[in-house]
Amino acid sequence: MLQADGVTVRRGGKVVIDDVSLQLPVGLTGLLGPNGAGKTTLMTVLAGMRRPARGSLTFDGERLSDQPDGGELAYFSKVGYLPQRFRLMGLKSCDDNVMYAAWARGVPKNMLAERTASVLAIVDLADRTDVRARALSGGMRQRLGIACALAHDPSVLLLDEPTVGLDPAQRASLRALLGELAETRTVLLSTHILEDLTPIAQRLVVLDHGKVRFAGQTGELSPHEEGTQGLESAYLRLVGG
Ligand SMILES: Nc1ncnc2c1ncn2[C@@H]1O[C@H](COP(=O)(O)OP(=O)(O)OP(=O)(O)O)[C@@H](O)[C@H]1O
Repeated sequence: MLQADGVTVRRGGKVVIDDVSLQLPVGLTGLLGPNGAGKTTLMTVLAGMRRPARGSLTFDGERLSDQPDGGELAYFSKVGYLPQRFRLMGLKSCDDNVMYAAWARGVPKNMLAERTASVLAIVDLADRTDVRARALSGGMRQRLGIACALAHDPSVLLLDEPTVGLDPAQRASLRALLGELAETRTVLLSTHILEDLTPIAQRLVVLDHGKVRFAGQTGELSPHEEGTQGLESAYLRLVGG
């Protein structure tokens, strides 16, 4: 379980995350909010990459800020983060990209090859190990990005708009993969595409102007209307759309 308590972040002199408290248990949570709501900023805090001005993160009962070094280094071995715009080593193979990501997150040398093979199998790229990253299609590139974020077998996986630019079949296959990954992990998926969430997200967080407007079970947001349309009207009512 990942927990944020009273997290506040300022950017450019402005409060962009305002006293956010959240609990993210194992399972898939969707993160929704209008442009500029603070989703990416919140993700970078949850990824241990940005220290909040106020508030704290607690992972499995341990508060990061209680650790002498701020706790981020130990936490990096538990969290995987795929930013909205991520860079791969285009001239390197899929294998090399994942192996490097695993090494950077502390996987021991003698386990790198095994871990890389198993992660490429999870994202269905086992037959592309020697292909250069720049030769992949958009959907495969997203899957390789997820493989890199998963390389060290993290308990928390944070994905910032991973379905942007994918065709419907690729989005469906990515949804299925994320649903499976969330069976044993905390997965937080930021998206503007509600239909990416309705089939797989057990929980939703709606952020607006840096504040949490809703956090709870998906069905609680639109108890009287089912499916993506019900969710969309409930979401728009909440954020004033
Ligand atoms: N480098 C920066 N300096 C100052 N303010 C910034 C910076 N980057 C983002 N912001 C501001 O922080 C707020 C939150 O931005 P953030 O990118 O986290 O929102 P978001 O919900 O991820 O948006 P989107 O859906 O458009 O990706 C916005 O008001 C934005 O203008």
